Amino acid sequence: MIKFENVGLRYGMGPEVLRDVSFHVPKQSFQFLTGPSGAGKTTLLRLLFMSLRPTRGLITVFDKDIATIEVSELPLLRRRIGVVFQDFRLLDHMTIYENVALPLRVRGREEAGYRSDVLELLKWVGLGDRLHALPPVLSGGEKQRVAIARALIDQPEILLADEPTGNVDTPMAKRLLRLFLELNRLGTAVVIATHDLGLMDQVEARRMILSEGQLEIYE
Ligand SMILES: Nc1ncnc2c1ncn2[C@@H]1O[C@H](COP(=O)(O)OP(=O)(O)OP(=O)(O)O)[C@@H](O)[C@H]1O
Repeated sequence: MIKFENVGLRYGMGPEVLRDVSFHVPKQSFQFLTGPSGAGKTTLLRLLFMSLRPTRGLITVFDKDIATIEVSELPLLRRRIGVVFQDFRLLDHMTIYENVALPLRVRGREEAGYRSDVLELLKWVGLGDRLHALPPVLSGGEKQRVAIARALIDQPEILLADEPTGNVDTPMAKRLLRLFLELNRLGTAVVIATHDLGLMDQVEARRMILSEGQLEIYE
C-alpha cells in the first residue's frame, strides 16, 4: 500500500534526517516504528501521510508516486489514511462527539447511521460521559483519545499513530492497543510510532527501528 525506495529527507540545508530508507507497508499489516528521540519517527510518519516530500528516493502511496502527484489529489488519498499526530489537531469549537463524527459527516453520511458507532467508540476510549465537552477543557490524555477515536471511526485503509499511548496510563494503553489490533483484524494496516517497550512486547509485530536516520526491520 505504501512503498519507500532509498528515501532521503533533509529539512532545508540541514543534514539528512533520513537516509536510504526502504520498506513496504503491506495491506492489513501491523508494525511498530521505534528508535531514540530525534531519530526521525515523526518525519517518517509525515512522509507516509504525504505532508512532506522526500529530498531523494521514491515513495508510492496507493500506487501513486508522491513526487508527481497533483496537490488537488491529496485530500482524497489522505481520506484513506487515519492519523493521530502528537499535537492531536482537534477542532476547538466542536464537541468531542462532533470531532469524532467529522470524518463521517465530510463523507456525507447521515447522522442516524453513525451516531451509535461514535458513541460506542467514545465509550471504549473512556470518554462516554464527555460527549459535549470542548477540546480546550480536556487533559492531554483525553485529547489523545479523541484524536484516536476520530482516526479510527471510518475504518481507514491505513492508520498512522505517533506515540498514541504517550499520555495515558498503562491500563488505558492496553485498551487502546486492543482497539488498534481489532481495527487491524478488520483490515486496516497499522503503523504505530512508539518508545514504549512494554507496549511493543504485548504484540508479535514487525518492528521498524530508526537509528541515526537509517531503518532496520525485524520481522
Ligand atoms: N521542521 C523541522 N525543521 C528542521 N528540523 C527538523 C524539523 N522537524 C524535525 N527536525 C529534525 O529532524 C530530526 C528528526 O526529528 P523527528 O521529530 O522526526 O524525530 P522523532 O524520532 O519523531 O523524535 P521524538 O521521538 O523525540 O518525537 C531531529 O533532529 C529534528 O530536530
